[in-house]
Amino acid sequence: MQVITGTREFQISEPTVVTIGKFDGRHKGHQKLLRKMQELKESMGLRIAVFTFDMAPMGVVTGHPVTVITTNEERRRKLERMGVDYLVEYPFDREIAHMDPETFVKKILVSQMHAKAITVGPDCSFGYMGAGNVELLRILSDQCGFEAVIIEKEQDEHRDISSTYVREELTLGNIEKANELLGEPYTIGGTVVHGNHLGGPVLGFPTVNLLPPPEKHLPPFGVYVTRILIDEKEQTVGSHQRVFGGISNIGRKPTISGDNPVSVETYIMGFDGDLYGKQIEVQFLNFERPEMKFDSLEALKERIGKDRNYGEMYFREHPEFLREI
Ligand SMILES: Cc1cc2nc3c(=O)[nH]c(=O)nc-3n(C[C@H](O)[C@H](O)[C@H](O)COP(=O)(O)O)c2cc1C
Ligand SMILES: Nc1ncnc2c1ncn2[C@@H]1O[C@H](COP(=O)(O)OP(=O)(O)OP(=O)(O)O)[C@@H](O)[C@H]1O
Repeated sequence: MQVITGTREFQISEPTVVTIGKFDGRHKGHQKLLRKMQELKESMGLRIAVFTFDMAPMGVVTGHPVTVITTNEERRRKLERMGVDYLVEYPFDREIAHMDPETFVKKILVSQMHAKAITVGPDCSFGYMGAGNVELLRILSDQCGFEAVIIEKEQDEHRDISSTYVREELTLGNIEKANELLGEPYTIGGTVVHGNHLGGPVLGFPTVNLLPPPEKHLPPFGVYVTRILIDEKEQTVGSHQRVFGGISNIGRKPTISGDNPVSVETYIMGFDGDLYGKQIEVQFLNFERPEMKFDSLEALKERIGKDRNYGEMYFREHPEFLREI
């Protein structure tokens, strides 16, 4: 996948099927849309191109903080895995926010992205004040020589699946529901960093620490059963991911004094090795309990022992989560 980022000046030379949107989380609705694009890729001989905005600066421009299910980097990985050939992360600024919808389609989608088909959901909006809609796309499709392909929205219990819906369920702590809407587990990925080095030596539970970026939309602080994917580069057969069961705490570790940053601390079951500086993904499967302030490290240690038992029981009941993927 070619990522075109941080620039307005680009040109895709191959003819494409294009879609537009935020694709935060790459939920089941997005997956349906991307599958349709794969069909069009094959039947019309096109490449798949996604137009989206660089998410991080959106909060700066709109003036209120925006949290996301997937960071730019996580979204890239997920779109690449679904066969996207070109990903345009267009800089979000006043100029693009004020562009009229017709100019947006003609200049960016048709000229720069070489769109021969444009695939969107029926509520898609684009251009200044979101004034562009599927009606305009249909009109422009004749003038500009592209096919407008509108797909029905994927629903869950009579509600359209959307990133907003997923974020709501995450905020409520309904991790299983969020995962159902996402079509895969909610994930926090990142590079393993050093913590206070209390986990192994003092508590008897070595942990790996991730620091989610401030824009990452988090479920409530607490302890979750997780599945950990560890990138393994193999010299001859490319890279693959090892799968482990785990038990993770999201929060600020109130038992440990000091102004601790929000972290994701994971005890990986059956893993013994050094992961500092390595890329891992922590996938959230089940909520166990809220994060608590304990009177002593001894009490915390005892509780983490119970958390581990809870995790082990969960994986005995759901062995499918430990299969290699
Ligand atoms: C399964 C699990 C549950 C945890 N629960 C809590 C908790 O309820 N309260 C808390 O203050 N810290 C909790 N922690 C975080 C520990 O305080 C932290 O892992 C420990 O201090 C080691 O941190 P370090 O890696 O920075 O040394 C939990 C950690 C794990 C792995
Ligand atoms: N449930 C769905 N089924 C099919 N297509 C969808 C679905 N949800 C969104 N899409 C389409 O995917 C594209 C990207 O949508 P986008 O990510 O911008 O919005 P969203 O998922 O509806 O989230 P939000 O809550 O932010 O509006 C759009 O064309 C949209 O119509």
